[in-house]
Amino acid sequence: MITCENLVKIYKIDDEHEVIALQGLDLQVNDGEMVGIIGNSGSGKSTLLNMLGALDRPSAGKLLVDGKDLLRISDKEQVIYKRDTVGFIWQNNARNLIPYLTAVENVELPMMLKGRYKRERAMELLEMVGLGGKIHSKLHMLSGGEQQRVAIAISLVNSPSLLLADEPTGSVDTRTADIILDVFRELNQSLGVTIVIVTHDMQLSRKMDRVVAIRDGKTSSEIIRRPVYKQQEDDETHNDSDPMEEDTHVEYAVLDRAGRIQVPRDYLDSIGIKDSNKLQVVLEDGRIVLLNPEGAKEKTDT
Ligand SMILES: Nc1ncnc2c1ncn2[C@@H]1O[C@H](COP(=O)(O)OP(=O)(O)OP(=O)(O)O)[C@@H](O)[C@H]1O
Repeated sequence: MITCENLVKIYKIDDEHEVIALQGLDLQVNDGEMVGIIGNSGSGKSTLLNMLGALDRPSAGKLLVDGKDLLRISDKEQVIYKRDTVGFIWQNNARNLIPYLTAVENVELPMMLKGRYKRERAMELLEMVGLGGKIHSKLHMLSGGEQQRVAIAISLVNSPSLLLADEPTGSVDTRTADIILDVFRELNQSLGVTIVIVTHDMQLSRKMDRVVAIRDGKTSSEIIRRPVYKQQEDDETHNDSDPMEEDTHVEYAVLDRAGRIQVPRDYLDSIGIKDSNKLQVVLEDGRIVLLNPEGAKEKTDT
């Protein structure tokens, strides 16, 4: 579904300043996958989502989504892509909804604007997100989580093959966040829609099969759920503890096409690499070992 290779996005601030938000990012997402994107503030998560949604154009690299080349696509094709291929969910989606209309009227509104209005379809979408019992409730009577589910129903109006969600649980409590993630998971399984969710909340990664971590505009690691825990998740027998403590997922460093990896800062700190930019790389019994050249030198001297 998504192939990003060496993707670069540079924002020009003025004649002298620019920000490199994506610095050669690689990412592969298969059809029907539900993938989380995590990373610190400023790491490039939203920029990546904007590129995937064709809200902005990448500066260089390769970006294919659903067979479309988003670097070369014409303006007209871009409009069609945004309308038919992707659905968006933002953190504060409810702000774009109309409080004095009912849930179903809110879903009908974008359909009317597109001239494809059908009440049954709006009701069906609300049922899909678990709001079948509240279709005639006025929006302002619904909780934040329920309003977010109306927004998810709206994102499905054009039957997109890709859903992009930027911090969709950012303004709700943990329990509601869990329910919203379950809605995404159900849509992913029942419709086969590919979902990419940006979050800074590691807890939510428990709900994903794969989480990609971005650091400084590059993919740094991937966290993949162990198959045994996937079964538990499906059986809903999981609890709410920290996914990493529970050891439900394994973290892999990502190797780019030039053989580069990002070594976590705390690993470097633990072997005393501070301001130095050098590591000794040793092949030892089929393992690649990274050593502090200072420590390694002392070892060989003694
Ligand atoms: N339109 C823009 N113009 C200039 N710089 C931008 C623009 N959008 C993002 N940036 C810069 O690009 C970098 C990546 O920003 P981005 O919003 O993608 O990060 P993020 O990981 O989503 O952060 P957060 O979690 O805080 O939302 C940051 O340094 C940011 O300041």
